[in-house]
Amino acid sequence: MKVRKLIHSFKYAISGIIYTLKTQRNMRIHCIVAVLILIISLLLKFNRFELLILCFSISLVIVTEMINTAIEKSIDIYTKEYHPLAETAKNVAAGAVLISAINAVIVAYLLFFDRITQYIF
Ligand SMILES: Nc1ncnc2c1ncn2[C@@H]1O[C@H](COP(=O)(O)OP(=O)(O)OP(=O)(O)O)[C@@H](O)[C@H]1O
Repeated sequence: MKVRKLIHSFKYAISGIIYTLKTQRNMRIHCIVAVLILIISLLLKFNRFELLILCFSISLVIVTEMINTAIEKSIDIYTKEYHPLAETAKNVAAGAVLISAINAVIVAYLLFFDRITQYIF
């Protein structure tokens, strides 16, 4: 019985991921970029620590995007009309995605810049 409940929870979680992928263009962009970055990092033979930081940064972007989507949907249930608190909540959630994306760009710069310049020059 507990196993069945666990499987159901897992199914709901997967359907949340699929929903976000289907409906959110930014989520698709994050995932495509994440896959490309991971392939490149494997080709460049990143060490475990570098891969760890990369995985964490990628997860942070995807997780904040999903929480942003959940917040947007929750607010949309409550009101489709303009409401200053709805605006604030959505803007704050979008701000969280922006911060995680800036973090990912900084991490990518720090991890890739030296290696890429080594290959070019
Ligand atoms: N009910 C509302 N009241 C006030 N401002 C809102 C409301 N809904 C959205 N906004 C404003 O519009 C911005 C975009 O909201 P929206 O829900 O369209 O997000 P989105 O990121 O464009 O959505 P999606 O990712 O689904 O395309 C919000 O950040 C907020 O500033």
